[in-house]
Amino acid sequence: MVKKKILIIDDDVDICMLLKRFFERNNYDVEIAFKGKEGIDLLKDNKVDLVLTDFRLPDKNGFEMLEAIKSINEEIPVIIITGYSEVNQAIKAIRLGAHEYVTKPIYPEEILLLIQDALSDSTTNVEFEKESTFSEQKPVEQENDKRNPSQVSSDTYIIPNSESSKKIQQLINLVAPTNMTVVIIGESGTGKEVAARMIHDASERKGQAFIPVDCGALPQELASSELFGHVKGAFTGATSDKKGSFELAHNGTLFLDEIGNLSYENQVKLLRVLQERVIRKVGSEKDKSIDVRIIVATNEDLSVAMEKGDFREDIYYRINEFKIELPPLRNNHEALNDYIQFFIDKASDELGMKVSSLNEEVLKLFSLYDWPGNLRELKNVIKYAVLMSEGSIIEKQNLPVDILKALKNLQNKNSFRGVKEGQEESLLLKDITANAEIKAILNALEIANNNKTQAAEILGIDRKTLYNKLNNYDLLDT
Ligand SMILES: Nc1ncnc2c1ncn2[C@@H]1O[C@H](COP(=O)(O)OP(=O)(O)OP(=O)(O)O)[C@@H](O)[C@H]1O
Repeated sequence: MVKKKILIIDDDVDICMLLKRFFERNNYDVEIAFKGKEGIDLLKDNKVDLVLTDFRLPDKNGFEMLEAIKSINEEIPVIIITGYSEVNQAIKAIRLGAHEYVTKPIYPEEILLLIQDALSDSTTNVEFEKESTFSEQKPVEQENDKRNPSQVSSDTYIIPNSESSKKIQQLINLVAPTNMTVVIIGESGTGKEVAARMIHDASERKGQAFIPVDCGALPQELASSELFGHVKGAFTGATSDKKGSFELAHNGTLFLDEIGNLSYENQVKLLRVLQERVIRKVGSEKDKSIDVRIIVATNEDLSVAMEKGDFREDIYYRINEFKIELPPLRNNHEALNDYIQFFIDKASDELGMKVSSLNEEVLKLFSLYDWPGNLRELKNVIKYAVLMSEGSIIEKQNLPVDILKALKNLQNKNSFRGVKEGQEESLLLKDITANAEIKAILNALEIANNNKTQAAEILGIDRKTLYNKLNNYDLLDT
């Protein structure tokens, strides 16, 4: 199959090389140019399928580039890379025909998704999950994609060799053969959906449909139809009968994620399914019997939602048949190594690389970090690091910048704590001296209410020296 060709135009050599390597690993051919004119010349002489250009080039700006590119080939999709301060101009560029824009710092996977979208290309095999903090609500079409009866093989998850993981597995095995409704509680990314699939796979319903529904992403006006289906003519646009998620899950398992987001109206309908095991499609007069195992997930305390009146009491008690609580990764350190190894092997396999482990330094950083995005974050960070690694071992410089930043802040905090609590471990004179200095600086800053001039006075040094020391000890952010 002929590979699609991407032309990258950016005067930043690192960005060009990083993206080139990344796109080539994802089955694209790549040309690079460091100047606008060079890019235009390449475009004239080569068949290019997509242009990725920096907005601010040494010799041309984004508008001039767009005009020149479009005059050579009107159809070619152009993605603009821009800094935050230039977003307004990037939006204007879209009005002038650019396909999309991305803001720096760049995330290769984000650009890859845009490129795939622009080229409607499904040949690439790298799929990064977006962190929930960045993800937008999924449109219904995507939900529909998920509604295929799905199976997961055991190579998509592991059961780590930790006490809490083993306990959870016991609960899963215990409840799986029953028809009980299960409530899975855990922060985002802790593996609630995976746990629900494990229950399904260990039940007699294995082989039947497993239908996940993200209640938080269901648009209010379409939620009933998505969940319960509709009959032709039920509302404008209902041109044919449609099965809802409950019906699709018949004989199988329905996984209602973020159930706390279900509207009051749909909570009432859900109650009917739970009590009578029947559904009624939107616009229909008839009930239909349904046999589904329901598993729900939430990352909020439903009893609080119930007390506030946001969640119906009768449903709360009805679904609260069996509860499984998944710990956040930061509280499940015992399992960290197993997850790390699993994700490295998986990413290495998917990306066709030979990365086998990470070095001691990275392992230590990983155990310090608190993983707010839990397993999803760990998986994505490892996938990124595997992709960026040069050899078989992941090193610190292979980690995403934002993680390194967060780790740096964390280390600073820890080093304060260590110093404050007098836990200097090193016996090296230079470390002891440095710690003493840090301690004195921190004390002075505390007394001076973080006023640097006053702190410098207390310490008997000038302000510039204080700044130098803060900089040397990575304390400037604090
Ligand atoms: N036991 C496991 N082994 C391997 N990977 C796992 C495991 N559990 C979860 N994961 C991975 O972690 C990521 C998050 O899992 P999942 O979607 O199940 O979390 P969630 O709690 O349902 O997330 P959200 O709250 O955002 O819906 C997924 O990529 C999943 O494949």
